[in-house]
Amino acid sequence: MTRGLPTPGGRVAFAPALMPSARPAPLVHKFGGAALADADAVRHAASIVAMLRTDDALPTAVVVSAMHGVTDALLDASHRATHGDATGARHALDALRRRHDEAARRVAGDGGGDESLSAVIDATFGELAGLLDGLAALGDLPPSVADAVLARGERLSARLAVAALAAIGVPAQYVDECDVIQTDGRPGNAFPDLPRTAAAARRVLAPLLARGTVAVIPGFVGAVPARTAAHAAPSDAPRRVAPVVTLGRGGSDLTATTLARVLGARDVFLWKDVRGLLTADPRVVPDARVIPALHAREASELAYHGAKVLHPRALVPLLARSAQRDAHREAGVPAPRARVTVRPFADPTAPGTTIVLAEERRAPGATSSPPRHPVKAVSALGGQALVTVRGTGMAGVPGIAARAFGALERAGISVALISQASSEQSICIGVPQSATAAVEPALREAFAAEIARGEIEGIDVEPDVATVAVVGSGMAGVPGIAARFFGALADAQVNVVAIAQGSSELNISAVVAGKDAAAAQRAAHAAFRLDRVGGGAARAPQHADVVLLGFGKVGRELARQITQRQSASRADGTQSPVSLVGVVDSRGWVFDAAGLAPRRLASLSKAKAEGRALAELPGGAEGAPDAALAHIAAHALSRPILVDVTAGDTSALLDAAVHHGMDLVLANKKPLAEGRVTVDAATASAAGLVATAAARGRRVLHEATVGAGLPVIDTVRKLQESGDRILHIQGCPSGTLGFLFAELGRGRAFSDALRDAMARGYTEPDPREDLSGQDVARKAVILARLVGWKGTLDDVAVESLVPPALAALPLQEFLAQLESLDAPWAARVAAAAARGAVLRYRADVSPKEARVGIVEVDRASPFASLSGTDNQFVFTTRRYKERPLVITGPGAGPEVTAAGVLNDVLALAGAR
Ligand SMILES: NC(=O)C1=CN([C@@H]2O[C@H](COP(=O)(O)OP(=O)(O)OC[C@H]3O[C@@H](n4cnc5c(N)ncnc54)[C@H](O)[C@@H]3O)[C@@H](O)[C@H]2O)C=CC1
Ligand SMILES: N[C@@H](CC=O)C(=O)O
Repeated sequence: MTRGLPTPGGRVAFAPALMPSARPAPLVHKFGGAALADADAVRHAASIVAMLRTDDALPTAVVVSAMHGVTDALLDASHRATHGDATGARHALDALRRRHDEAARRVAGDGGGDESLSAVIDATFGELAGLLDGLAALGDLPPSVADAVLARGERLSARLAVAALAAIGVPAQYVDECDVIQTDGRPGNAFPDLPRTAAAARRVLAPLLARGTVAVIPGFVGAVPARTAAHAAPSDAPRRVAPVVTLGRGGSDLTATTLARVLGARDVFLWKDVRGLLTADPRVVPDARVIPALHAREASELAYHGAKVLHPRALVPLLARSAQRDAHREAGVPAPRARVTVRPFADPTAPGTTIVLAEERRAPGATSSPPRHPVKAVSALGGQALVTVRGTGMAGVPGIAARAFGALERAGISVALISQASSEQSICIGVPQSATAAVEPALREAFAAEIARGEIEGIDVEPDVATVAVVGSGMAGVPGIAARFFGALADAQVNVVAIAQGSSELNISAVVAGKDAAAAQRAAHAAFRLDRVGGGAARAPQHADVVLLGFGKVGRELARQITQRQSASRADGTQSPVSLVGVVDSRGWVFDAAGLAPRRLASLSKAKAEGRALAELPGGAEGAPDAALAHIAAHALSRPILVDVTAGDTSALLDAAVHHGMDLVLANKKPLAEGRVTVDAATASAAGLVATAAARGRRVLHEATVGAGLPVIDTVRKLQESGDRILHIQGCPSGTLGFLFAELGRGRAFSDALRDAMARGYTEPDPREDLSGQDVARKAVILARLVGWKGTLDDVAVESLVPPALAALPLQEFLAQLESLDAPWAARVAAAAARGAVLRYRADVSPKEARVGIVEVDRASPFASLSGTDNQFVFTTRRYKERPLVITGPGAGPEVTAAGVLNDVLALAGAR
């Protein structure tokens, strides 16, 4: 039902477009889920609509997806209900409800809550609860019911968009998608019926747009034709199943292009979390560039080949062939004339990618020079299996291929690629990896007779392959493209398992092992010089977006220093190279893609220092750090950097961050010194994380892990880059132990000195990490590996200051017993003093060894003069042999540590 829409009394003169000719042609905007991640994003979307409406006269329709993650969450809740997990389903619905309530509260802005919006949310979640109860009773999830559940996600976000537009004074009205988008009724994968949709749009949308109201329509969903509606839901399906169908995942693009077609729109803007269609997946190919313009056939090809930016069928309504065009014209569907632009939601003024709909016409016989970029993009479809039906008895037998595909169709398996040698002795078929178990029995059954007669010798399934494709309409008729592609793969040592090329010469596909897919994409991208697409200008945007994993002492100090750096830039009139967009603790996160404002950060820091969790604070979301990362990564961030200022083994999170395309900066030593040992013992753990990142074109910097803000790792690198060889590093790398021994030397009690070190933020969260020598051992491992040592943390002999009886106590109990250590340590310090020495905790590393422990050093030694948290590192190298190179300075405490981290962040922001 369209609520509050007047029914037009008569027919409006729409031909050829649906809008009266005196008015400008409409605009259609489509906002995807990632662009509607939270209330801030919805408000941003509304501001884009307002900005491009330019004046109140420009008719505008807005199509929205469900908020990010909502479709998956609804699907998950449905599966839970179906499988009898009523509690899980209810929790999932409750979480969604809270998310929508919170968004509704915030999009309404200063005007406070919107009662009608709350009522809609109430009613929707009531309907959803009813649908899930029905599913629980049914124990099955019919596609038509799944569609009815999923439709609610888009409807809710459309309501939010209407509220956000209203809040900034743009007249907007919700339009139920079923009142406009008429479909062929296929559950889960319906396609719009253009003539019927055009008629509905004339009736419902045109009057609304004509009077300057923005129509907001849920995407992805459409109405079931009346004749099928009666059969849409099984008779025993839950009551209240509305006869709706979905257009396939990502189908909101298709809703937008359909509306553009039937409204005779001038422009369709598809607002995405990427900067446009790119020459490759930037998470795999860091040099990927925005393609300024490409033809619709190329864009569709890319969509089919795994570039998930565009729905594969999104351009079909705008590419109607001439026969269809005539039929549509008769049915009152205007000829396609819209321009489709994929634009970055985060940067609405950026041009994005224009998809050209007009056919390229080459004059017959024209001998134009080959295009500059015959290949425009490289794409990869992973998670595939390659099935080969082979046999000498297949040659010349008609119908073999038809039967193979028929068998796959009956088994519901979609075919991604086909390749057959002209000898007809084998057919290779690419299918989704998930279909591997079903595909072989299906084919064996279909060819049982041929197999029995020996005409078909085998059906082989090769799992874990990927199809890597080069795409470009300029390849047609240009010799040497295939040679370049396959030459590049050979140079990159990538084996090609199968090849396919359509006669349109729009793409060449190579099937490669899944593990080789990234190398293959990078090689092809380089071979076709795709980094030059769009003029090849460096794509580096103005700044890097920083996310803090951990918001403890160092994290909060870093936030303060970043804010300070931003004010310095403002004062200079320059743009800050970094913004802090998110902070994450172990229970939740606070995120704003536009950057967390200094005031907000200050109040988050204060509350966090008082012991409150981020999830409890305004704008905070609850969830584990991996959920936080996934949420944050779904936004269009600029050169994102994840800073690990936790003190745990975060290896899995860092891996995920690298996969999300983030660079890393670490103050946390554990993932470097421990995290990878089991994964990559042969090459040593530090190499594991850095190498994983490097394989994806990402960088890892970790200066603060040794010496906090001191340039220790930087010095190692500079010495090595200039051709020097480090023979030995001897150092006191613990601020805590340096402070402790210096204070003990002055006669202070052990317990008192340690409590002071904790209060000043020198120690690890549990000071026994320092006292046990483990923290120094980690630093030794990190340093030693940089100079070529191949060992692991277990190979480092460590001397502990903690008696075994206190080592396993809970922290508070250990702290309560600190005084018991005063007398033994006073005695040990006095004994050393009697020998003219002082105690220090020292690390010795070289390419051959790493050891750490307590030493007595002569009062005259430079190590003896260290005070406070001073660290000292003495480098003996081939060049600095007689007089070693020495670095000394404070090596612990939030301020110097955060400064070391900030330097790394700035280096990444400027150097990528
Ligand atoms: N304090 C110092 O002088 C220096 C510290 N570091 C390193 O910096 C790191 C942070 O130290 P502090 O800030 O002093 O510790 P802290 O204990 O004050 O802060 C760590 C924060 O990380 C959070 N956290 C823990 N696991 C998490 C996870 N998986 N995801 C998200 N958040 C998580 C904790 O809730 C806590 O808020 C440590 O790894 C430490 O070794 C390095 C050099 C010097
Ligand atoms: N706890 C550490 C902090 C720096 O890594 C130290 O005391 O050195």
